[in-house]
Amino acid sequence: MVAIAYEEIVKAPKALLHDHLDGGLRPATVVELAEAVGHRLPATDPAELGRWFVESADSGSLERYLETFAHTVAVMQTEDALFRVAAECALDLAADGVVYAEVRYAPEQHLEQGLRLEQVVESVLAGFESGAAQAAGAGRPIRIGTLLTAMRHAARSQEIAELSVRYRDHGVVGFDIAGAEAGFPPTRHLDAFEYLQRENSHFTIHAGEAFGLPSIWQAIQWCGADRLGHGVRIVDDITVGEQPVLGRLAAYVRDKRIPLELCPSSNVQTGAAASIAEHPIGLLRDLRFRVTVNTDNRLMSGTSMSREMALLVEAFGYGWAELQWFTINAMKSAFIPFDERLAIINETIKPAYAKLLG
Ligand SMILES: O=c1[nH]cnc2c1ncn2[C@@H]1O[C@H](CO)[C@@H](O)[C@H]1O
Ligand SMILES: [Zn+2]
Repeated sequence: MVAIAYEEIVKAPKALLHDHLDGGLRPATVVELAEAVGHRLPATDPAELGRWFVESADSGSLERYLETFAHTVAVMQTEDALFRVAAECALDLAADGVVYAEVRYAPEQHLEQGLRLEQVVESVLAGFESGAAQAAGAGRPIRIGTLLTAMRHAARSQEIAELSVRYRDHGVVGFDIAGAEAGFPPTRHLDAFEYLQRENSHFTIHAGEAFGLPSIWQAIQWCGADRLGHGVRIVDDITVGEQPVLGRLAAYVRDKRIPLELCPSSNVQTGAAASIAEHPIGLLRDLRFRVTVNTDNRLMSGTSMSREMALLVEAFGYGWAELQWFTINAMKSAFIPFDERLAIINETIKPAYAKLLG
C-alpha cells in the first residue's frame, strides 16, 4: 500500500465532532492572556508550556488530565479573551483542513470575573464567526457549530440546556455534559435531557471513557443521547474470538447507528487505551460501528485532526477509503440540518476524496 503523506492528509477535507474550546488554545496565547491577567503558569515559554500541557495530561487518569484545564479556563474570563480564543480555534482548524467542526465548552466555567452566561456565549459565537470569515478569505472555508457543555459534578445542566435552546438559531447546535465520569452518572442530569428532548434539541454525552457500560447504557437508554462522547468502552460488551460476539448494548449501539466520538490520543493519555495500535477503534471500525475520529483537546494532546488521522494510518494501515469513511460518518452524525450535512458531503468531501482515491 502507498503510504499517505502528512501534507496530503492536511489538505483533505475533514469533519470534527468532539473538540473542546478550552482544550485547544495556542500555547503562545495562553502565555499572553495569562500575563495580561496576572495568572501564574507552570512555564512562560510557549514551547515549554506546550510540552508541560502534554506531559501533565499524560497522566493515566481522567481526573488528573482534567486538572490541566485550570490554566486555560483561568485565562478565558473576559469577552475579549473568549473572542480571541474562538477566532484562533476557527483559524487553526481551517488551516488543518477541517471543513466542519463542532466545538464545545462549558459557559459556567467562564463567569469568574463577572461575565453573564449570555456574554460568554455571544463572545465565543462572535469569535468563531470572525475566525471563519478570515479563514474563508484565505481560501480555507470552515463551518463551525457550538455545543454548550454542562459540568457533570455541578448542578447547572438545566440552565445550560435552556441556554443552548435560546441560542440554537445563532450557531449553537447542541448540548453535552463533561468532566469526571466516575461517581457522576448522566442520570444526575435527567431533567435537562428530558427538557432537550421536548425541545427537539440534539445532545451528546461524555460516556464510556473513564467508566464503562453502565454509563453508556444510562446515556442512551435513560437520557436519550444522540451520540456518545468517546463511548470507547462499548468494547467491554464485545467478546472477541474467532467471530466477535456483541452483547445487547453493543448490538443496540451498532444497530441504531449511534455515533461514537472516538478520540485516540486523549484515550491513551487518560489510560482508556494502552496505545494507538491497541485502541479499540480498529475493532469498532471492522465491526462497522458508526465510528468518528476526533481530537478532544488539541493542546493537552499536542495534536490536530490531521495528526489523529495520520496516527491511525500508521497504526492500522488505513488508506483514503477509511479516512473518507470516518469523515462521512462524522458529517452524517453532525447536529446541523440534514440538507446542510448532505451538501458538505456531496459538494466538498466526496469530490476531494474521489481525486485522492484516484
Ligand atoms: O475527555 C474529556 N472527558 C471529560 N471531560 C472533559 C474531557 N475533555 C475536556 N473535558 C472537560 O470539559 C470541559 C469543558 O470543555 C473542560 O474544562 C474539561 O473539564
Ligand atoms: Zn471530551
